[in-house]
Amino acid sequence: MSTIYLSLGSNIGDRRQQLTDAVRLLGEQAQVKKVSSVYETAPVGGVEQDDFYNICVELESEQAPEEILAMCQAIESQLNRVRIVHWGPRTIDLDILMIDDYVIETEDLKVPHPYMLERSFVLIPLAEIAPEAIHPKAKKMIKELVHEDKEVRKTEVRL
Ligand SMILES: Nc1ncnc2c1ncn2[C@@H]1O[C@H](COP(=O)(O)OP(=O)(O)OP(=O)(O)O)[C@@H](O)[C@H]1O
Ligand SMILES: Nc1nc2c(c(=O)[nH]1)N=C(CO)CN2
Repeated sequence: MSTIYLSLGSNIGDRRQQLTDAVRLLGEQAQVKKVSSVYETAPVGGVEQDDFYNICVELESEQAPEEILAMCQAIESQLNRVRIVHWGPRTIDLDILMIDDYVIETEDLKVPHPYMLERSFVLIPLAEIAPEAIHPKAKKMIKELVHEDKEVRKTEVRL
């Protein structure tokens, strides 16, 4: 059984409903152990687009890493994600942040997620649900990065 951390984001359509649907679909294939608060976040990556809703989720699953990726991509397809431009707007995005303390570097899958330590829209929700889960090497970096960030605003939205 592995412990998996995901970052989910949505900035097209009914952002709350799409995150709700994604968490429900995850629960049909894995054990959803924790879900962070919903954060409204300014887009990063240089593409002009609407603010996101972001959450982080903790799962437990027997699935292999490749199967977890396939599960995430299937949920994106089910929720009608279309890729128009890299780092552009999306109905839903599921990124794998960590799977236990695995380090995976393949064409299709990089874990820990290569940008997770640069993204406060990831770190702040992740620190909410799993401060102790941060990869040992990153713990010090997290302390420096996780700060009150006006670009990441906690909401009262309930999924
Ligand atoms: N940890 C990971 N989680 C999800 N996808 C990954 C991961 N590592 C590599 N990938 C690959 O990234 C490809 C592109 O994913 P996607 O278009 O969702 O990127 P993005 O989420 O928009 O950008 P970013 O990966 O920078 O967050 C996927 O087809 C997948 O094979
Ligand atoms: N605020 C925010 N910005 C982003 C996000 C995201 O989820 N939230 N996802 C991206 C590509 O994965 C690029 N930029």
